Amino acid sequence: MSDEFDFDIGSDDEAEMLAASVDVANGKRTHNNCDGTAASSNKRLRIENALNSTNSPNTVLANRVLKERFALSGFRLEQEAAITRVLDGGSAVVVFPTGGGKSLCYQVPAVCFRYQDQAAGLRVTQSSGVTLVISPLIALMKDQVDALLLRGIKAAVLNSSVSRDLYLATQEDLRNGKLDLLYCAPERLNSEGFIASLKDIPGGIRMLAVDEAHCISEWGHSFRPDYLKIARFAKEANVERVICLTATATEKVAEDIRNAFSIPEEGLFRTTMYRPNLRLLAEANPKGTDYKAKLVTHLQKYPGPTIVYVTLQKHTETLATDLVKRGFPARPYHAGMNTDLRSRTQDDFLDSKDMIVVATIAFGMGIDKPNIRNIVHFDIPDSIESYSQQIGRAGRDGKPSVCMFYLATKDFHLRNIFTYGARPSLRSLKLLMAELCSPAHRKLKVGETFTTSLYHLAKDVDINAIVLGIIFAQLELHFGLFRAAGTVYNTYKYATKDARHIQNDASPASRAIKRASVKAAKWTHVAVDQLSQSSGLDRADLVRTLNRWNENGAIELKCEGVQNIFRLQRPLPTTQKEISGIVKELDDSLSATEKLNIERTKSLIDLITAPACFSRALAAYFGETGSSAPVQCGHCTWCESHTQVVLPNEPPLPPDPVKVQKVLDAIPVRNDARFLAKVAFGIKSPRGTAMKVGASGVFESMNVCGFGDLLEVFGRACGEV
Ligand SMILES: Nc1ncnc2c1ncn2[C@@H]1O[C@H](COP(=O)(O)OP(=O)(O)OP(=O)(O)O)[C@@H](O)[C@H]1O
Repeated sequence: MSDEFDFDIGSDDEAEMLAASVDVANGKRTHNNCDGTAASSNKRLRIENALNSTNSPNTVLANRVLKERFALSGFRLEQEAAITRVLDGGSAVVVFPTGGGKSLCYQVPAVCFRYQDQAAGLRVTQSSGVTLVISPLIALMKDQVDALLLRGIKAAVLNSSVSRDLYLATQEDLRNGKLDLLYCAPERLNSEGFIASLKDIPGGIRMLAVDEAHCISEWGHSFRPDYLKIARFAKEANVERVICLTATATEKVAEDIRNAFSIPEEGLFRTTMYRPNLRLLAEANPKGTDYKAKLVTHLQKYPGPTIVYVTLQKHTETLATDLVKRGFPARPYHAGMNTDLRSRTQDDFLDSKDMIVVATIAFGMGIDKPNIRNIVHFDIPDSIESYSQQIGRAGRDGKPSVCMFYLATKDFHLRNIFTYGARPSLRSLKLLMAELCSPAHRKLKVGETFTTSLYHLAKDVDINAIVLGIIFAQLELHFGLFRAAGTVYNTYKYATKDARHIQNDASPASRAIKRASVKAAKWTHVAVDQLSQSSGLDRADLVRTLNRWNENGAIELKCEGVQNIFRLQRPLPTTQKEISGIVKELDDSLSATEKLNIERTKSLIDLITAPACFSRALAAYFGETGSSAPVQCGHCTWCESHTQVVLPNEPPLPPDPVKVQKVLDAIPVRNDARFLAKVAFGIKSPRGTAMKVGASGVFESMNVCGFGDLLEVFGRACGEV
């Protein structure tokens, strides 16, 4: 088995590389692909490059830091090349599979900068700057910071879960140039205060590391608009270099990442996605199949730590209960469970040799368990990227592992519900623009701010909160209307711990707070915005006073009712024509996203049902068509049986006029066909919740129909078509 393909076995230290290169030069085949073909010329080139780069002082430094600070004996092939590039001052994109060792690619340079500066004698002590790591995974950031601190590397995290004391201590460390790495979530770049605090770091931002960098691309499967703002931030903050990391990037996505940060092609470091120890299986489940019986047989045949992926949170619970009844040590996991239970489940799984976790996609990110033997897709994942990320969690120890994919038409249908459900109706977009361009907002001058609660706005205009975030980012980045400036809390409440301290504070802000405080059972409430208006005192003064009491231990402070602040970048549109133009552009782009997402799931089905090796098709999807890609893996369903898996042909039924009429009788809405179609199809929305459509008896009554057909019949009823 080739060590190039098995990213979890052994690190390619100098001696190993030397031996390999000698064998290559002698024409010996030391590293074979699974189909027996010789090591590629690409690989030889990389080995030569790696050998050349071992001479560079930055490579030597990186290896020293790896050994002395991380206690590891050597880099895996592309790690060293990527690290050397960033230490030489270049930017890089790193595409390694899950568990491939991406974190070291920014952690090692972050530690090296100080040594580089000492050797060059160019910077004074404590002015080596910081490596800023942007990651969307809050839990993971904390784990990484804890691990770095254990190694004596100065790292910290700034996110919403950090206590005020820790926040202040971190800010102080930053100002004093004591931190090597600072982790934060992308949303933090929306805070003007945070960005201002980065300006005070002695030595500036030496490197910006962007984890899960595929989120930057609209072609990626999990586009996050806040990621687009990272590139703007990198320019504005003059970061010295950027390293973007991801486990899943097609060629197009990698190109988007490179373009966003102006990284040349030679800055791309990619290792193969192919995992020869994974046996990729798929089976169709036509209507009437006893799914659970099939799963039980499969789990009996392939024991060991297992993740069973399902789409709906409620199914994690029901399926886990069923499996327990049949004697399996199964547990559910989803984002709706409380944090303690989730951590316990994850910890138990990490220690277990036989546990089965029935989970939604919430499970798995950052789980570094080497011996996961099975991944089962009980429902259909949303894209090839998600599928490949999830199967990538199996067999990190290099031992044979099985990935089973059950294919059922009804799951395909269920998957599409999420896509259709995310797209807002035209009515919602119009409501949103009317709200944003209200007379009060239109009075604002460029540079002034307005405040809104995105949480409440999502409900008022009937748009899913995530999609509303995407729309706001578009209004900011594409239309240039405003810029996110931060968040404030509307309601503060405190529990008194030292009444004398508060009594002795005679400042005007303190007196005003005491006058306006409303005491309930445990908490005393202060409506800061109202108090600022009625007293004429600066809001910031009031908040500062509360924070000071909190820091001095006089109170325990809690903040609620988060409001988002936006700073106007240009006058808001005033004419109906301008507003309609924006609504149309937004609708067009949301429609294109909807189409893309439907196609994404379809591409996965096409891959699994094609007469071709699954592993080869996966590699090709991620742009690996060269000699490093597998020809035939020899152990996927296609290679083993040469029989195509077929998605059962169970087409949607046409809308039944009697049921259509029942929906119209129960729901008096005639201004939004998309809303009626969502009710009939069984898609929840804020408007539906407010109208209690769940209790109407017609919710989900037409879930066997095509969503497009429903849009058409309800469009006619609403006079939209
Ligand atoms: N050169 C190396 N030698 C030995 N172990 C390594 C090396 N590089 C990384 N590792 C180990 O491999 C494991 C996975 O690394 P890491 O978490 O950085 O992967 P990743 O690519 O970020 O994965 P994910 O996509 O799951 O976040 C870690 O336990 C890490 O310590």
